Amino acid sequence: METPGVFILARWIARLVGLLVLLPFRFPVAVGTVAVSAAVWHVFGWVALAVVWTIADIGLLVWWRRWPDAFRHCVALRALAAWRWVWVYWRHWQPVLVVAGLAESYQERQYLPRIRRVACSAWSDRVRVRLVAGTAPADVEQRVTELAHGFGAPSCRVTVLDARDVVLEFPRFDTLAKPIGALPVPRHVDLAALPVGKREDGEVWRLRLHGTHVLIVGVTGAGKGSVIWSAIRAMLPAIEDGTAEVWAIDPKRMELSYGRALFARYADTGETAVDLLEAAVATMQDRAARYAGRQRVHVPTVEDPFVAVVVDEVAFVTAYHPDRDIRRRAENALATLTSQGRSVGVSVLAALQDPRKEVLNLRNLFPDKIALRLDEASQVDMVLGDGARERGANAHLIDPDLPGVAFVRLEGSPVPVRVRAAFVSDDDIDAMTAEGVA
Ligand SMILES: Nc1ncnc2c1ncn2[C@@H]1O[C@H](COP(=O)(O)OP(=O)(O)OP(=O)(O)O)[C@@H](O)[C@H]1O
Repeated sequence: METPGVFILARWIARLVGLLVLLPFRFPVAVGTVAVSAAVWHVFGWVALAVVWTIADIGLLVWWRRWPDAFRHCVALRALAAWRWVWVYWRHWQPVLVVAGLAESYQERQYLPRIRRVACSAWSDRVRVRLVAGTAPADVEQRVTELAHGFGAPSCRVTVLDARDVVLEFPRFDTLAKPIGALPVPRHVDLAALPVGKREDGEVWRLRLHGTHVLIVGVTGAGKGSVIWSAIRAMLPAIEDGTAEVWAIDPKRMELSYGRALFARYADTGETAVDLLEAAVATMQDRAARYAGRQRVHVPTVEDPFVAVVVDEVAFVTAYHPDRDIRRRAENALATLTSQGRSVGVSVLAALQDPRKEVLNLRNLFPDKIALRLDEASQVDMVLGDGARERGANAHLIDPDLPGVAFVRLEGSPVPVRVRAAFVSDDDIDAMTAEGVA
């Protein structure tokens, strides 16, 4: 049965009235400005309106020059948000969501998630969305690539606020497109928050090393070396004063040999690597025996320094080495270190190219993982845990021209964050070695 035209017309009129009633609540400043301008023009004429606008513009100009941050926060970003709400999201909402498969139908009516708010930060748009009853946030998480393409953004990330409210975050441009030079060496070393790069939101990316173990995964050329070197650089003052030590395993003899003078121990063959790992286990067990019943947390001192066991290409000793005995001993030592070393100040920072289980059985013993550029989509969840790719951690799509870009999970949040490691050049390492040795 066809719906009579009069009902369709009535529905459109009702929607228009609803929109007009809601408009002042959604865009109070814009509606207020138009209303006041219309009132001034109506009562005093256009000359008065021009004077009011000129005064307002001068006021805004002074505000912008005098308090640029406040102006940006209160005026510029809000105006941008209103513009993008209407021009980007509201205009394309229906076609993009229908094509992405997020529109639901019931009794021949189409139901779409509703935009509740759009807010802009300096680098991204945050679109708060109310989902259609009966759908789940996971449905949106599975369509992040389509949504990003649909709204012309480089990526899309989903934050779930509650069962029916989600925030879609669309970056407007890539804040990590330019390489980041080596960060300044911190004066006071916080081993639980070493500055190693930049986050997509402009904040410093800090890496916890004390009290955890970190696995860096990425294809060759993805920039694993820059994460390792940035972490070592951030520890430099502690290495100098003897409260931290780096024990390095460098099977490729390329990455770490350059800064050899900074390391308390160094190994570059299968045999010496296993000796080093077993020595770390012995240190760990000695501390555990001494601390038993007396102290539960390790505090780095010159007597008991924090030991960072840095392994470049850990699969060399656990999977690729031709000697079975070396592989077995290395795996045992790594398993012991990663399962017991945290509380006694022995941490492992390991790099790995291939995250498949057969290559490294110990993957899950590393509480913190960093996903640089990966080969396959299926590897993302292997590294960052289930659901990471659905939440937008497309590490397999990282541009090969952006080495050092990675996805990580920060403490206390399941949402993966895009980061870029600072690049520590050979000259920087030379300077560090000179300082460290001095
Ligand atoms: N954070 C970074 N920022 C900018 N450029 C970088 C960064 N990291 C690495 N690069 C560039 O990419 C190149 C390859 O990086 P690197 O050797 O660290 O990769 P890798 O993942 O360690 O590779 P492999 O597994 O082959 O050792 C470097 O020579 C450097 O030019």
